[in-house]
Amino acid sequence: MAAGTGLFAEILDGDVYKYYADGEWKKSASGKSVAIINPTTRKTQYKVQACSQEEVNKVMDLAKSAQKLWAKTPLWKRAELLHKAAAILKEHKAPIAECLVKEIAKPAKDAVTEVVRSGDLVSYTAEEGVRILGEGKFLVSDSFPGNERTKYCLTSKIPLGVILAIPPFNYPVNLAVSKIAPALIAGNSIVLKPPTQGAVSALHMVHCFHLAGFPKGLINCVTGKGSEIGDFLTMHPGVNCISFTGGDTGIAISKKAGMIPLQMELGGKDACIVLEDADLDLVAANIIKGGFSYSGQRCTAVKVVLVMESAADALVEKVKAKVAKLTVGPPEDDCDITPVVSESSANFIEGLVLDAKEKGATFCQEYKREGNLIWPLLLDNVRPDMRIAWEEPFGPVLPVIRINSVEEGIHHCNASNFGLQGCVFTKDVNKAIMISDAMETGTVQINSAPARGPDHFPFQGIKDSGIGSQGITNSINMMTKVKTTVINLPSPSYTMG
Ligand SMILES: NC(=O)C1=CN([C@@H]2O[C@H](COP(=O)(O)OP(=O)(O)OC[C@H]3O[C@@H](n4cnc5c(N)ncnc54)[C@H](OP(=O)(O)O)[C@@H]3O)[C@@H](O)[C@H]2O)C=CC1
Ligand SMILES: O=C(O)[C@H](O)COP(=O)(O)O
Repeated sequence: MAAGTGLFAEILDGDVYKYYADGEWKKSASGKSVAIINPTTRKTQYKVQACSQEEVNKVMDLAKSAQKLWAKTPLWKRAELLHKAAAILKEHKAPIAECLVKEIAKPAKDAVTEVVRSGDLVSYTAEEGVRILGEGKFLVSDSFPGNERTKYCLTSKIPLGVILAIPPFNYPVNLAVSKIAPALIAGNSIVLKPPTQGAVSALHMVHCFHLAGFPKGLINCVTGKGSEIGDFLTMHPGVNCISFTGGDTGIAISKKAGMIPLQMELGGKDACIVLEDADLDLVAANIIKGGFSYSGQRCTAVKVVLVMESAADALVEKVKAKVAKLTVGPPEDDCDITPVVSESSANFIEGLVLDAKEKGATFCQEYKREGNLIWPLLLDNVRPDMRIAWEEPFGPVLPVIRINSVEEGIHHCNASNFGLQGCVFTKDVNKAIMISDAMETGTVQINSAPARGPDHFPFQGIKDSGIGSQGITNSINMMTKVKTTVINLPSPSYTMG
């Protein structure tokens, strides 16, 4: 079954995909649509509705009333529907993966993996939610000095209300369900604003939730350019929480949003610190996986290598040899390196490369670009005065900085405005733990490349990399607030007294 056909035919109207509200697929009254450019062909691949502000207002009202009913739905029923959606998602992985290939040039194999991983995330969330939301806390007053046991305190986790979920282009399905599933199991409703490039993948995913039979109005998906409809959404009074993943757009949103909980997973400049005793074959393999998977378009990609001078020549040679074996071409052929998501992204990456060239970096390969396709490039002898030492290319270009001490590596890592993940390679685990303690990042991987997965691990950025902690359990908890009920007794009650 291809995208927009069979079960998915109802989400398409002519050549424009509909938006989803009140349990139905709708055409926007705006009469406008947004073109989605295929990064490989650089031609329009799909079109989605440009929803109007009136339609957003309507969706917010629908989401609010649906949430009130959903909060009264037993946990086991919420979980049952999530398991159904997960199964449908995995059953239809092929058409959804096809959209990922066409919209964001994700290699075909990785596209299928993203959909299956998303189904697994939804199911795991259902199970985890039933457990952690099925228990609260019971406190007694006499544990605090001066009190008798005359007060029983019952605390529980209750939903926030309407969650506005805004995922980025690079995981438009996985980073959407990583917000949707925790929100739903916790009793919230969802308004999803998918990335423009990735929107059709997201709409197909939403249809799987629709087919699972969730109540009308509980899940809604409005499409349109973030630059046009984004502010109206994030500042909407009907929103009770924003869960955002993306670039520094998130910082701007955090300045505009009202008094509501924010979950922000933003950019990263994940540093890879390599000590002289590291297993260089292991390091080289992880630099390739970490630095060049999905053409470096991952927030957790290795974005700067900080290698001890004594090991640098040998490491660079090993990485060069592996770069030479990377396949470059269209996502349909499962190439390792595929076109980056847009011309503007490719131009940004090129700007960093030219800056590095002008300032004297060593080019381990010739710089080569054809349209949005940029060949993998390792830059050696990068110095801190070069932009690429600090900025996030979000592309297949990786800088190597040679260091003469561990402290120098840690300093560079901590001098970044980002603080998402980092990694350190050494055989000395005690030293690795000390370095991890010193690195100002949300996560440090020891002897492996940075990664968000597996999806139940806590995942958080600090500084300009984000607010709050995600990963299934933490995401569920972040989508709740505490409710306390205190029972006041006429006289102290010491059971078993
Ligand atoms: N920390 C993490 O887990 C991740 C971080 N990232 C970071 O995101 C960047 C690349 O992803 P990208 O999608 O381009 O990031 P963007 O920040 O450009 O977009 C992220 C989302 O925000 C939407 N958006 C854009 N403008 C607004 C606005 N004013 N109000 C509300 N929403 C808006 C976008 O919609 P539209 O597409 O219509 O513009 C998209 O859905 C990189 O910096 C990368 O590091 C990416 C993935 C994960
Ligand atoms: O934001 C991203 O790019 C993803 O969170 C990366 O996820 P991964 O490390 O599991 O690929």
